[in-house]
Amino acid sequence: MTNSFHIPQRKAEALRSMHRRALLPIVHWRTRPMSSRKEIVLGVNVLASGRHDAAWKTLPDPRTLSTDIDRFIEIARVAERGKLDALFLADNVGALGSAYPWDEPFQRPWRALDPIVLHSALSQATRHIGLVSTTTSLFGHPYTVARQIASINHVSKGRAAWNITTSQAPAVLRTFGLEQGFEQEERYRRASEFTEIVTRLWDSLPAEAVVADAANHVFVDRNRLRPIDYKGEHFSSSGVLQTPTGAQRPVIFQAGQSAESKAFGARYADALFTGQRTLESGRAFYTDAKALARSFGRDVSQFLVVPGLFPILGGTEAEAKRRKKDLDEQLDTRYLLEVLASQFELQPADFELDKPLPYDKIEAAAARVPLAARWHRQIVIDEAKAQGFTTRNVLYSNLTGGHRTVVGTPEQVADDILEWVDNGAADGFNLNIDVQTSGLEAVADHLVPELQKRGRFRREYTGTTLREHLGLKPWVPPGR
Ligand SMILES: Cc1cc2nc3c(=O)[nH]c(=O)nc-3n(C[C@H](O)[C@H](O)[C@H](O)COP(=O)(O)O)c2cc1C
Repeated sequence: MTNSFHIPQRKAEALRSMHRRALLPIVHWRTRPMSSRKEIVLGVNVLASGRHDAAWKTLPDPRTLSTDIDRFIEIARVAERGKLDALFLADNVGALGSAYPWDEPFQRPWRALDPIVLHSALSQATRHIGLVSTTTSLFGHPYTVARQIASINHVSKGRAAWNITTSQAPAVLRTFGLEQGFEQEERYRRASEFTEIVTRLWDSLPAEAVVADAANHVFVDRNRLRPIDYKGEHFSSSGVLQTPTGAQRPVIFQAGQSAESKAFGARYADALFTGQRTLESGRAFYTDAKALARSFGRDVSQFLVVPGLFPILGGTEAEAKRRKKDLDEQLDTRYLLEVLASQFELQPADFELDKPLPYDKIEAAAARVPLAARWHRQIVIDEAKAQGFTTRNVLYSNLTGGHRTVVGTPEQVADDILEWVDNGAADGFNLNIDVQTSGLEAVADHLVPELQKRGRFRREYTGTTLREHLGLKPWVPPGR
């Protein structure tokens, strides 16, 4: 395949050495007084090269990164050194069958490995950190997911979580042999049935049913099983999961943005992974999500909201800005414009780089934007308007790539994080790392200590399960 990102060898070398020289050492740390406020949640959204789309251009031998287990182990160990709550593996099913040339695998190391298989390996290379695996709740059969997640929960000794997604991008649908997706309400009804089956199956083989009673020749006591008998419109299942739940049920994350997604997550999830980019929208989402959880009779302290965040760190603000600029210079403006145009169902020619977004054309094309992509479209519009961005500003502010970017010193990024947490917009963040592993090292060795100094992040893991790291109460199975 022709690679529009080809960078001459000399430039690549120069970049690598820039990385070694200027990006890696982070200096000039300052201290701040400690606070006694509550501890926050910090996960890391794992991508082999890093979140910045040009990260791979600064790394040696990027071709094999997507499948390099040693690389993932290295990342996991740095994250654990930083005492982070969890490694988060997103997924992008069918991406190589996408018709869009700008889809992830065509422009950067992509999510090639199955999250559950990869986490199984990582569970043996780490001891504490949580392992969040993303799988769909729309396709396949819930029994398979229930078993896989319950299995990895055993293999990792209680560190597993299932991140529920409801993505139905065209490539995903084609992969699963479907011509078209589900309307929003039906989509979440389907996801609810899927989740009901998974969670009921998790409770179907309680630990106490495994009696191993040699005198009476009984291993599993049938009378203590809780077989399910679920008949839904989309999914059905009867019987018992062959994997016991063990001491603790896996944690449930859910990733989404819409009102339906929020209601679904407030019902089923322990934590929501979201993508708000302004404090105001973050607060609105947080308040709504917690109110919904309360309306389902839940204790909202047991229900977390964790937006994504993309910090770019430097020892000084100027250093952080330079780090971003050096990386941004390796991006392809044409490509970014194609991505942006596609998000609005427009053509690159509809945009002028140094003018505001073409809001009239964007509005006229609104109905053509697929349902599942509308939340992101709205985020781009809202932020571009609020910040007075030109098209070029939008392209280089990671708006096309998703999560909110903060560029600065650990102290500034810590301020930003705590501003959100203390203003009721987040319980913590899922961090996107610009370049692996230097960006994650900056988090572990400088951002985390800054948060620790303020009394807002653990100094050591105090529990062994992900549930404990997140401050979630032990799961009590029904009937106990
Ligand atoms: C923060 C965030 C992370 C997501 N991660 C994934 C992912 O890893 N894989 C996936 O297929 N979909 C992912 N999604 C897509 C959602 O599951 C869902 O399809 C999308 O948000 C559109 O649905 P909604 O409008 O109801 O929120 C993510 C969404 C959000 C907001």
